[in-house]
Amino acid sequence: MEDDKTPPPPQPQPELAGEKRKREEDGSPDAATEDAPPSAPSASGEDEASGGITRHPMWKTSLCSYFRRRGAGAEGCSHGESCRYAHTEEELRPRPDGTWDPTSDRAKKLRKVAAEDKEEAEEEEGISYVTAKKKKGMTVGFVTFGSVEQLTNAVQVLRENPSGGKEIKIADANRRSHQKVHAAEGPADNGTATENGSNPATPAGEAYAPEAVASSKKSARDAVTPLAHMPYNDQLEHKKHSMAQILKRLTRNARKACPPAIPLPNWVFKSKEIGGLPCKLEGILESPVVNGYRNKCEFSVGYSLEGKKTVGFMLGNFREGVTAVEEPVNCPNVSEISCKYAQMFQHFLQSSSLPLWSRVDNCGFWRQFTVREGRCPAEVVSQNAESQISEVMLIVQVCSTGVEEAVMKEEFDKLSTALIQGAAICSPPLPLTTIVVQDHKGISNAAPADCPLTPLLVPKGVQLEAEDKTRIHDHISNLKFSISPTAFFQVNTLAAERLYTLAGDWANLNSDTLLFDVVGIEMNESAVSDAHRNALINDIKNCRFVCGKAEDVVGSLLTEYLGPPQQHIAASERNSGINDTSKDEEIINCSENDGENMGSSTEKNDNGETEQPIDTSADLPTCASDEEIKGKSMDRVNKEAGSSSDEHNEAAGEQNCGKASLINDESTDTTPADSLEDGKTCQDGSSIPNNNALAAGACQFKNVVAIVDPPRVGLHPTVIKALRTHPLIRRLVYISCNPDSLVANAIELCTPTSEKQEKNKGNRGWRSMSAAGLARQRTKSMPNSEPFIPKRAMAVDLFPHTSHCEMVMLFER
Ligand SMILES: C[S@@+](CC[C@H](N)C(=O)[O-])C[C@H]1O[C@@H](n2cnc3c(N)ncnc32)[C@H](O)[C@@H]1O
Repeated sequence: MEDDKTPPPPQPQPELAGEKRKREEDGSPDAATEDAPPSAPSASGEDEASGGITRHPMWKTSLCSYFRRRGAGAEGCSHGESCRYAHTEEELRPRPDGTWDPTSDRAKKLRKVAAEDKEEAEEEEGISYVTAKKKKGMTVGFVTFGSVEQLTNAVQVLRENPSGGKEIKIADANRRSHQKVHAAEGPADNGTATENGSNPATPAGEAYAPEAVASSKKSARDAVTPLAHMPYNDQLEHKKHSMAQILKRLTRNARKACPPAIPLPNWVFKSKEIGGLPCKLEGILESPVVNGYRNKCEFSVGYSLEGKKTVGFMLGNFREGVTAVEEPVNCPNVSEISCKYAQMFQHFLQSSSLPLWSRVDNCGFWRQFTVREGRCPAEVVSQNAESQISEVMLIVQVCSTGVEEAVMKEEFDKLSTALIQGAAICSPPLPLTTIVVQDHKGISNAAPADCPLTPLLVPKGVQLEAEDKTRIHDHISNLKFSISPTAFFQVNTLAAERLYTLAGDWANLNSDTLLFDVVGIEMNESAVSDAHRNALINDIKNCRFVCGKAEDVVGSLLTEYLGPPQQHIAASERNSGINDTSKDEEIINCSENDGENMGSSTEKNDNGETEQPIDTSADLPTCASDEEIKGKSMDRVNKEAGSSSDEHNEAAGEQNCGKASLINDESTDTTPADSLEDGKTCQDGSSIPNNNALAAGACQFKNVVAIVDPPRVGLHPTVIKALRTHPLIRRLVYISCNPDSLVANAIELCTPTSEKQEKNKGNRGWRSMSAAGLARQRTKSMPNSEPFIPKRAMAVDLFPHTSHCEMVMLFER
């Protein structure tokens, strides 16, 4: 693309001008007559040689700088009438080449006319646009179009008539970086079927994203399921290999972060025997169903490369400037049912009077279309997962700003008719349980959990409470789950069953343990209310759900159930013969031993690892950013001796109940943290004391197991610290949808700490640090506490055909 700005011609140089004036005043003809055009008219109509003086060819062809500065005249110019520069616009003469001083009104007017002519000419050629920008020296320019038509025409014309014979490459432009993309939805947390989860962007109204001309991916299939070209076994191998590579970072970083005076943990030494892994990676559990497995697809609404209103997946990342949306054709992770509903909605949009949402301009009406499916209990797992889909919830996200109530109602009526009829005429008819409208007026695509929801279609025949009108049901193992529109539910139900069974097994709910209580922490209110309902449906009575941010409540809950960490430290000190010394003194004692001999304040635990006294006095690491402070969901399982193996199953089931119902999109991190409220506490009266008594009696439980299943950002530093510094938590099962954050958290959990912590530096410089680097830094201020030991890891493929993978890891101490 050519630069459309004419570079300003060189301005008269004062020194040079002065010099020439001198020569003119000297009457030296040589210089003044050089290259004089034969017939250049004078501004005044005088002859060039009037008065016997030959004028300079540039005589009065530039405005005097005094005139330019003051605008009105050139009063300050000492040369007066004899000045070779024009003192008024009228006095100005054209240059020998016929052009005018570019700063003059005349030149400006001429430029304007030329631009209009150019625009007209381009329009005649078929190209019109709103703005065209190109930076000097860059081979790339940016063109903004006012409408879909303008864009498509321009592309066509440029392709058919290359500029000056040169082909112009047309590609997506990058958007402004501050325009936040729809929370890059981790596959586990959001259920979008896109790889990156970004959402559509189109200009206001019917206008079309100017940059949506090309994209990084060729098709929705490539964008959403980049591994689909590989046989499933190869995909599993590929994922297992990358999980192993990520796990090795834990060993490397723990080695690096281990304080020089402290011996490296055994597991770091032993890692050499297993290729640098921190523990055995036991394999990868495959998904029982490989195709059409997603029970939730968030379809983007936008324009295709051809400019058609489309419901499907974006071809790339909005941050990278890609906004084109393509139909979910051949995306093997999407069910036929979801595809059909997407098509129906797309068909409806073609004739809708309301515009698509533009993420560029943050306006428009139709924003997103989500299909959630519920399955009936499966006797046998069949590869035809579709046959088990018995309930469907459709969520239409809109932005009602500026749209009249009556217009909206009319559109919604038409839409529900289209969807109901569309479902009915399919063969076999598609299940359709509820249609919900979510009115989201915010800029970000991630709607907050409290966005108003209006049911358009409710299940027939039963008298339902308001909140029951917008639910579907699914099953994991022998448990039934009621799912509300915004609540998280693992998107691959059958693989989730394997995941949670594994987590339950690793929590070691064996014959000498009794699962007596499950506490679930979840910040999303509707997920907590689902959890209560699910406990009720499944007749589970020994669980408690706490609504709040884990980082805000985990400390007090641990104290409530287990007593404060200090109490146990003091007890272990008494047992090991330490007198009533202050923590500081202990630290000094330890440092006096200089790590060689930890003396009486340390002891070997069951695993032969050195236990160290805990100093909880250090400041908590502060949060690096909002991203950083997104916390986690935590289920705690306490155990005591004496259960049967049936109890294990029940225990695993209870975790599932707690976990799968304690669910929501991670984007809900704006929920007020102070909304801590205890859920219903159901105690099994005969064997379980009330909560207060539990706290008092907690010390008798030697093994306390924590199960964590955080969102993609991983655990909040406060939660990591609480888990690490409470000596009664002996086992930690970490379920992760993002192995990178798992490894970062594991560095903090497993790296030995020095007796004396560094003062927390508030994560200075965190922006430029890797997650592992930041974790290493945080270990320096971790209170002196017994580190966890990585024991086993297993990958679980919940997302066939994509590069995402879940991982379960067991830590003990
Ligand atoms: C990966 S999901 C796991 C949910 C549940 N364990 C399950 O399997 O269904 C992560 C959950 O953490 C919740 N969450 C995110 N940040 C949180 C925080 N700071 N405190 C408590 N819960 C949080 C989200 O709402 C989401 O439900």
